[in-house]
Amino acid sequence: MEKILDINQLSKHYGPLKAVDNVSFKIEKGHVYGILGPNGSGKSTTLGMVLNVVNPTSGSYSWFEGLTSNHDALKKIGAIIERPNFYPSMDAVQNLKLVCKIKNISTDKIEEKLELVDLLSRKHSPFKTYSLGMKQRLAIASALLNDPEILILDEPTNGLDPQGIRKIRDIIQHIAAQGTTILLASHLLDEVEKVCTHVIVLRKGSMLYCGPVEEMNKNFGSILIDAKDRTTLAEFLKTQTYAGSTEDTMDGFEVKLLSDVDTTKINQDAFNAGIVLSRLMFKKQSLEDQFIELTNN
Ligand SMILES: Nc1ncnc2c1ncn2[C@@H]1O[C@H](COP(=O)(O)OP(=O)(O)OP(=O)(O)O)[C@@H](O)[C@H]1O
Repeated sequence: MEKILDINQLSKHYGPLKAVDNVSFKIEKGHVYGILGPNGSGKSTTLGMVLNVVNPTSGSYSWFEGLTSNHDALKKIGAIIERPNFYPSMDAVQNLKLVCKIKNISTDKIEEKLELVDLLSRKHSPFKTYSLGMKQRLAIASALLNDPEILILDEPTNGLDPQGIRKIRDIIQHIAAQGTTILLASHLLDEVEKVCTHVIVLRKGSMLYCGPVEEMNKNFGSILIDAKDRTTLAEFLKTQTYAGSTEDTMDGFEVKLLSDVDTTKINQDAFNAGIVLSRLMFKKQSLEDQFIELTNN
């Protein structure tokens, strides 16, 4: 698989504050990556470093398997890391023409990109008349003008209403479906879950998880199990290979599962061991629970 970005033990420290600490991950072509973390976890700083606007304290990164210098690589990247900023009295086409001039690229793709972000019908309206969502969509069109290999977005739906959020998400998915690799930073689990194929979870600058979104969700869940005689039940659970860490709660033992289980079989096995269960409930841990668990521990 073609590598787009390789980040190796990258750190950014501001005095004693470790904004990003020893983060390593790879971005491969054709996937949608989310850097997920609460506010202040180091998402923007990570993007800033790979976009050459923040100097790393240590570590390294290389774009496109090191075949191009980091400076030249920037020409193959489309990035939106600030609030969209265009000339207020100029319309979309005029603004994008100016972007093409500054970047020294052809104006051929302006109409196509405006259509992609659903702004064709408003292409002659001045930028100052645009809603926040339209401004963000124009920024996406602008970042795509040179057909970049990768599109980088920092909190793309921040401040938008639900409709605006939906529209941006649809556009991101559409761009990804056309083969463009995407890296987005977000503090919204729901956004990453809906849009991304891979996720990098950051907390206080450290990386907690990196891998496919569905594997983050790969968790066998837990069971809540109870019986009148809790001592015998505890002994029974110790002999069961599916039983992981066990928490003694008011409602019974909450047992993390280490493998898939069949609750009917648990009930039968407990009965055979002389235990009559008063409660047996299977609980699947949601991605949200796992994210909170990951970022809280
Ligand atoms: N120039 C700076 N000087 C000092 N500290 C900084 C600087 N830039 C960022 N930080 C700190 O580094 C940490 C990480 O910030 P960063 O903006 O990367 O987080 P983030 O995950 O993008 O959060 P948010 O979503 O709130 O922007 C924060 O504690 C922030 O205050």
